[in-house]
Amino acid sequence: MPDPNPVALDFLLSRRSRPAKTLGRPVPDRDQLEPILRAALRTPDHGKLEPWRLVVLERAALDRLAGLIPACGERLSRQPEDIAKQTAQYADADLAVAVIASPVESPKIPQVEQTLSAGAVCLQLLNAALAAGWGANWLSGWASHDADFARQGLDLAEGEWIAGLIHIGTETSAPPERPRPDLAAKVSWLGA
Ligand SMILES: Cc1cc2nc3c(=O)[nH]c(=O)nc-3n(C[C@H](O)[C@H](O)[C@H](O)COP(=O)(O)O)c2cc1C
Repeated sequence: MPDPNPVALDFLLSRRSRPAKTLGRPVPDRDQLEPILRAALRTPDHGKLEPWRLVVLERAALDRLAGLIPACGERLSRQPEDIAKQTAQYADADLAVAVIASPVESPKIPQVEQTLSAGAVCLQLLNAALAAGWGANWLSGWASHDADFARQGLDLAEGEWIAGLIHIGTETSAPPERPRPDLAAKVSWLGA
């Protein structure tokens, strides 16, 4: 017999992100963040390789990263308004957790499965933060995909990359719900 958890199911059926630019203070302190981080790491991981890790970005670190964006943007020939927008993602944030994909050499587990597991950590972290009552948003941005920015800013090792930045804080205004996928259009049933 199934053993339902209607509260958890209802959460999953109604969960939604809160745009990072609407998040403010307070942000979770270390004690409040710990169960959220613990939940994030409790993620499916084929082969128990743990091909990911988390870096908590506090205010001063976010400022330091914001300071790296202009040079990164110029190197990548980004437009000034694009650079300003990307800088603000870091400069205006109070707390974000970087999910770092740390691929492991494995004869058995393909890299794509390790990548999927890193994405699962991002969603688990996002959902845990939302379930704990915080506003949260999964962001990337062009800087996060730049290997030099990631190495310089977060001291990533060779082969590591930023899978996502989960911004966490207090919701200051409720965003409108966005349209959700049509079940009938997205699901097919194979009976045989
Ligand atoms: C891998 C990934 C990267 C994303 N990066 C950005 C981003 O850089 N900027 C942005 O506005 N939204 C970005 N989004 C979308 C936001 O997370 C968006 O708020 C989210 O899709 C809303 O979904 P939800 O309400 O179901 O949580 C990204 C989503 C994913 C999955």
